[in-house]
Amino acid sequence: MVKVYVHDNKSGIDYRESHNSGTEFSLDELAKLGVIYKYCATEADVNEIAKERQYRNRDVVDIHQGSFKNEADFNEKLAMFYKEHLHEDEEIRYCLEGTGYFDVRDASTPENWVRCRVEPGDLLILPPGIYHRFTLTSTNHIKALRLFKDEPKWQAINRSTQADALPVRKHYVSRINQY
Ligand SMILES: CSCCC(=O)/C(O)=C/O
Ligand SMILES: [Fe+2]
Repeated sequence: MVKVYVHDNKSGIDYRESHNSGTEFSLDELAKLGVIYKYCATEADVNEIAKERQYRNRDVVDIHQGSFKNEADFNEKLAMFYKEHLHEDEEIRYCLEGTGYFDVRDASTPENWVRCRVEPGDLLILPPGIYHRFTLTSTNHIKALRLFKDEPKWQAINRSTQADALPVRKHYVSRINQY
């Protein structure tokens, strides 16, 4: 079951450590950021969500050091996922094996990250336009299903003033401010 809390914002410690500030964050608060959590005991539950939301495609990513040519490529991939970014599409991820951290920006205290630690059975839906990042935990392994409406693609837009001005970002911010 997912564990959600405010990140301690401490740099200088490996980002795969837990960084738990001790402040919990509820699933209702998470929903106010537009992030939906579901526990799916089986892939049949995931299939239901995919059907409801009209997702026709998926792939599996298995992220651990052995799935890369060398340590440098592994570290480069982790650094890429950990860069604060948004997507123009919704991001749906379902944890099959291992563990990972999805950090999302808290709209009311924008300097804060809300850390979601996922484990097998956890499914997260991140809305388009939310700033977020991803990392492994210190076990260094996750196998996850990624759902796509159409062809599998991963297009991240890193945080910048240009990204702030995108319609998808503005739409997200105005939606969140309505709560
Ligand atoms: C565990 S899925 C890999 C990370 C990813 O797809 C993503 O978009 C992170 O933000
Ligand atoms: Fe992402």
